[in-house]
Formats: sequence, structure tokens, C-alpha cells
Amino acid sequence: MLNEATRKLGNPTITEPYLQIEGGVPLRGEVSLPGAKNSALPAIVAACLSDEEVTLLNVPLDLNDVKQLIQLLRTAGAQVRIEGDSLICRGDGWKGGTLDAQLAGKIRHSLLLIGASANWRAPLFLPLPGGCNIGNRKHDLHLLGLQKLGYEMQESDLGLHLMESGPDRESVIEFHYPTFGGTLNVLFASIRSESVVLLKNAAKNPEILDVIELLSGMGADIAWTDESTIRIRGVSKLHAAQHTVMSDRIIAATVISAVGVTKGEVIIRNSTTHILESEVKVWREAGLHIEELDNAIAVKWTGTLQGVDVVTEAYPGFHTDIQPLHTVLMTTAAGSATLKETILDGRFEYCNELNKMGANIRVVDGGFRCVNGAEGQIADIRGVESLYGTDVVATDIRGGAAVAVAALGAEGTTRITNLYQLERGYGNIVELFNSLGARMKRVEPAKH
Ligand SMILES: CC(=O)N[C@H]1[C@@H](OP(=O)(O)OP(=O)(O)OC[C@H]2O[C@@H](n3ccc(=O)[nH]c3=O)[C@H](O)[C@@H]2O)O[C@H](CO)[C@@H](O)[C@@H]1O
Ligand SMILES: C=C(OP(=O)(O)O)C(=O)O
Repeated sequence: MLNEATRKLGNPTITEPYLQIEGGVPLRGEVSLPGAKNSALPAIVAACLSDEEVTLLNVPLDLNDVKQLIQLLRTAGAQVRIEGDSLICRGDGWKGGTLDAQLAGKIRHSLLLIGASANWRAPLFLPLPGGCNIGNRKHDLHLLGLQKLGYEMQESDLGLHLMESGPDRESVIEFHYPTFGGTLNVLFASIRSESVVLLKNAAKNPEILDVIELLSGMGADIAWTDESTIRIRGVSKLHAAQHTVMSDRIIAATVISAVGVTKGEVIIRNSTTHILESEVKVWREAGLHIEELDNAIAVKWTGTLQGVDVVTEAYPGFHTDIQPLHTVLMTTAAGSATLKETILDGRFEYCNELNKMGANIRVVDGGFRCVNGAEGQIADIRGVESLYGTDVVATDIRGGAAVAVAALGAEGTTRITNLYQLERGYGNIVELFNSLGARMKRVEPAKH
């Protein structure tokens, strides 16, 4: 076996921080979830739409993406400060301008500063946004939305330019796909307009509903007129509010996957299966016992898991961010499973890393188009007896989580590098899993 050979030679030296995981311990106990990254990031921008103080609780302040976003908002003129566990934001002083390319280029949700700047009627140049490198992450629907609202926008190879705002328009905007970030940008840009905006085929992820709850608490007039249409009636002012960010359902899914892989039994507090319905359905079919408790999920491994095929879709379908965590579960399931990724065309990089650990995954062109128009891929996973530890890379946030989960169930020691990516979305992964009995540590090699 490959890791046998490595063992004989001794481990190569790693010069950057890495996670070291000794696998094979069934996870047991209870955990509480932190605030959700993908709700907190837009909530922080939303909180900067008012000139009064908006207090956010349960923000995962330890995440790299949260730290980057706070810095970026400050450069745009917003006032954001941390007081104990709270994040206090106010947007007066917003000046827009040209944003720092390094900061904007590290996170995907720098894109939301366009909607925020439109709210403040301040021109903005946003250098190209970053985020996970998981395919062609387009902006055309953001531009379409803003242009329909009357804003002049230009796109170049360097970034996106929000020019002077045009007249407020009564608008009907329809997305061909319910883009998460695009929905938020339209909300932010239209909340203080002087007219009524209808957004059809809007994203309705729980994280979007959480941000709408915050905005409504700030005085915005937002309503769903049917299952997928949002009506925004402009208001003249947004006011002070306090909001608790929802807990992270993707971390809940990460723990569920880890319980399956390690053959454990865990209760996940502050969580519910109601916002993970597609995923829980699949995992029950695979053989995991998952039960809804009072504001908690109980998950238990009860025997060999079966292969179950998955197709990712917009919410309430199976979440693309959770697909790597399903792949890991399937690596040691009985039989085989396919995973068809329809949202992002480059989201299987992490499969190479799982294969280094002994998984048998083949990624093939799927003969279909993803929602962004690019050729889509399918992962064909053949279950193997067990995985083994070796040196792997966190390719992106969820790819990093996938190899960490795989390592928890693997024989031997895994070392994961490129931690910056993982820590964009998981601030406390060591504490989280060690509280359930895992043997994980973050190693900072000494600098010479
Ligand atoms: C910080 C955050 O919350 N990020 C999430 C958000 O990203 P993000 O907001 O980038 O996701 P979108 O829903 O906008 O994008 C999904 C797909 O739509 C395409 N598209 C998007 C906008 C556009 O104008 N044109 C277009 O074609 C993208 O290229 C991609 O293929 O939702 C993704 C899909 O659930 C998740 O993976 C990310 O974790
Ligand atoms: C893809 C993700 O994040 P981002 O959009 O910030 O890159 C994610 O959270 O899995």
C-alpha cells in the first residue's frame, strides 16, 4: 500500500501549518453548531445598509472569510466593530470607491458590496471577487439585476464597475437560475428604492431567509408573493436592529458525514433536519439513522452504508456545498454511487485527494451543461473496504472538509495542508471534532 511505503521512508517535512488527524475513532457525544458562514457574510453586508447600529450575534468571527469581509467593508467606509461576541455595524460613512484587489479577490461575497454601494448611491469599482475555485462563477445575473433596477454597470477583465445610479425603476427581474449572491444583490440594491421591485425565481435557501429576517427587522418591506418571487417595496430608511445569525447547516452535514464514516453516534444541537431535507433523505436511504429532536439532530451509524446516487440542485434540492461530504460517505459504502454536480463545473478537485487516501473515484464529463453553461461532471464512486491516512491538500472549503472527514475514518495518520481554504469556512474544526473524541491537531511548523 502507498502509505506503507511512505511510512518506511518517514514523513516528508511540511513547512506550512497543517492538520494532523489520527483516524479510526468512532465519534460520540454532543456538539453545538456555530453561526453559518453563508448567512453571516451577507448578514454583515446587510447590517451596513443602515446609518443606525445593527448588532449581529452568533457571527463566526474566527472564520478567515468573516475577517476579510470586515476589512473590506471598512475600506468602503462602513463602521464595523467587534464587542465581545457581537459584531456591530453601521453604514453611514459609506463612500464606495475602488476596493482593494487582494481583499476583494479572496472572498466570493465581496460581490455583495455592489448591492450595498447601490443602496448608498455610491459608485464602486470591485476588483474581481474570489472564493472557492470550483468552476466558472459568473456575475451576469448580478449585472442584469442591477441594470434592470436602473444602475449603470460595466464589467471588465479587472472587475465590476457600479457607476452613477440611474432613476429608480419599477422593475420586474427574472433570473434563469436562482442565484444566491444575485438574489442578495438585488435585495440590497432595491430596499431603499422609491418603487416596487419583483424578483422572480429568487434563491430561497435558509440563509437567504435568515438575511431577509434581519432586513425586515431593520424596517425593509420584503414579502414572498409566491414560492419563488420576492416583492420589495422601497422604504426611505433602515433602522437599528439586533439579529442572531442562524447556525451552520453545512457544518451539521459535515458532522453527520463524519459520524457515518467513523461509525459513531452524535447529537448535533442548534440544528434541524428541516433545512437539510434532501440530504437527510439520501443519508437515511444510505442507512444512517437520523432523528429530529427538539432543536437538535441525532445521528447514528447502524451498519454498512449503501451507495445512493445524488444530483445537486438549487435549494431545496441536494446542496452543492454538501456534495463533497456525501462523496466521502460513499467511498466506503457497499456498491457504487454517482454524484452529478449540476451547479458548478469544477467541484471535484478534492476527489484526487480522496483517491490518494485509497478511494476509488473516477470523475468524468457528464454530457450535460451546468447552470453556468459549462460542461458538467459526474463522480463515479466505487466503495472500498477502508481509506488510509496520507498527505493531502484542502482544495477548497468543502473539499478540505471532505478530506478531514475521510481522515477521521481512515487507518493511520493524515496531514492536510492549504489550511487557509478550510479555515475560510471552519474556524473551530479541531475543537469541534475533538470534543467528540477525534484525535486532531493543528500543527504550526517552527519557522527557521
Ligand atoms: C458565500 C456563499 O454563500 N456562497 C455560496 C453561494 O455562492 P454564489 O452566490 O456564488 O452562488 P450562485 O448561486 O450565485 O451561483 C451558482 C451557479 O450559478 C451561476 N451563476 C451565478 C450568478 C450569475 O450571475 N450567473 C451565473 O451563471 C454560477 O456560475 C454557478 O454556476 O451559493 C453557492 C451555490 O449554492 C454555494 O456553493 C456557495 O457556498
Ligand atoms: C463555495 C463556498 O463558499 P464561497 O462561495 O465563499 O467560495 C462554500 O461555502 O462552500
